Amino acid sequence: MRSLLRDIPSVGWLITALIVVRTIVMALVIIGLGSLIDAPVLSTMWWLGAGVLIAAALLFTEAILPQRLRARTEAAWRQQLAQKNLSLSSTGASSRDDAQLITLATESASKASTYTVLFLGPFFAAFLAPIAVILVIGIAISWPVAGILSIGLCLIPGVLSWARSMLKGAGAGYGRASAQLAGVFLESVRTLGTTLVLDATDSRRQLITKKAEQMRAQVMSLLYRNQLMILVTDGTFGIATTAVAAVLASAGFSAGSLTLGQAVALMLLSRLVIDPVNRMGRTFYTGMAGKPSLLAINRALATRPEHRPDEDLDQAPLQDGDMVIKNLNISRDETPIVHDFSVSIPARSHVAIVGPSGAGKSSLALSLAGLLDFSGDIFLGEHRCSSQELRALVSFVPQSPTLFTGTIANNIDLARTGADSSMIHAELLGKELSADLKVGETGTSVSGGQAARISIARGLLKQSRIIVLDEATAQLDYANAQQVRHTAKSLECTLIEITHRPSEALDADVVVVLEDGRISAIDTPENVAQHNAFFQKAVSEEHQ
Ligand SMILES: Nc1ncnc2c1ncn2[C@@H]1O[C@H](COP(=O)(O)OP(=O)(O)OP(=O)(O)O)[C@@H](O)[C@H]1O
Repeated sequence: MRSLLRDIPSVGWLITALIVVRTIVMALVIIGLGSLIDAPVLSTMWWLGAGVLIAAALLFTEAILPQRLRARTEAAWRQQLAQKNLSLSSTGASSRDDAQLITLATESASKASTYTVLFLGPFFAAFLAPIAVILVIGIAISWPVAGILSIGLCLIPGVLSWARSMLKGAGAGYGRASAQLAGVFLESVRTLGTTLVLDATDSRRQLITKKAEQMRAQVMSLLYRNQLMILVTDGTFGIATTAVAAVLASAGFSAGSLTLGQAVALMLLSRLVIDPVNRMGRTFYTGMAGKPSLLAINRALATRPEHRPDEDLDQAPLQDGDMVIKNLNISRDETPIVHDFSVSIPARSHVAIVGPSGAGKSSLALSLAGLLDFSGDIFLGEHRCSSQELRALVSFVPQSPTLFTGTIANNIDLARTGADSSMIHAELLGKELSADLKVGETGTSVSGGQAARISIARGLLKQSRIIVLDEATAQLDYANAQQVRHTAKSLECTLIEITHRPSEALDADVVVVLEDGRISAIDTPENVAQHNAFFQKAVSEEHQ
């Protein structure tokens, strides 16, 4: 019960108050009706007419207002979730994360608003409105009768908490099944091209069917439990309360302790006592299904935003000087990948890191950019950098470019720093990719190489002292790749380049060969080409 009190928003209490007031007005109308049966007085008729009008107006408000309040609450959550999503880095988010977010902003927001506004408001009214009616019965008819009827009321909390515990697991199970289905569906849409090429549509279809079936089973389980709930609430409160009231009314009328009007009023009021409980019982399934959704939304909104490098740029001291890496060790999934990597990279030099596939080059690049945990030390000048500082100080350009919907200018200056991008734009993108050209999902399609150049331009515009290109030029021809290096060097930064093409490494000041996570050679390109077997083989393969 305490958690429900925490969940209900102020608009939920408004609905509770509306139902309680409307129930009291209807109870007074019924009492008036009873006194008219006993003695038809004109003034009572006027009061009765006014009461009916007020009750009708309250019923009308009750039919319209909750849906509007629910829609407003849902929209507010959507907005908060959207803002939260914008503050979280989207890079590296898995399809599962995306699906979760979509489920949260759509289905969960809708269910949670139904739960907090449409369900919790009437839920608390189901306790308070019957108490109000019993009080009206006590004041206007008889306190002993009110006392007997109130015994049934004491059962309400027990029945409701039983119903809650019964639906709790089912609601969470449904939420899980629904999120899994959304995840698989989204992943299938994203990978449609690959799925078609691999002729794997049947297995994807089977997977979606399986997940949809699991969700259907969860829905059926919820419906079954809800029907049981309706049976219990209608049975316990409906039939029992009406029967007790009928016995009390006829016994009281026969004994002369109740007038005919009071006996009729008592019968009608017994319906009013059970009405909120019955109505709540019928919406229990939809209502409680929103509780896990609310928890998920609260969890998502409480998630701390991922670290944003640009926020630190102002705080981190702008480090310059050589990059000295000492005893760097990197593990992935508890498997050691890079071992005791130590190297000193002079400021404004160009270092190429080459090596066979799986040697650990990308892992190393990610760690140097502060994007992957490592042990060991990375110094910039005299300063030993944390991962957080590296993220702020190093610009990392991945192999797969990501384009966002918007103009090329927006894409290059994603953080809206307002930095002058004209030189970078002219050198890397030229006239073919003008600043105001729209790209991304709703814009012009660009080639892989053009997307790579946009991504590199974005990395260079960050104006970091160190730029790490992780095979970022792999999709470019030699001339364009050369231009990238030329532009990067003109920015007077240290350039660390992971590459598979020895011809690109030949431009570097120093070549580091990484094999099995260890340095097997480190020297000028000419010397490495003379002495390192891997590099020699790569050069000859490239020339073939
Ligand atoms: N996300 C990951 N989680 C766990 N292990 C990973 C992950 N990415 C890569 N690895 C493992 O780390 C090892 C090194 O991979 P890495 O991508 O760093 O090598 P690489 O030299 O860049 O290879 P390539 O040239 O093929 O890109 C591999 O054994 C790989 O299986």
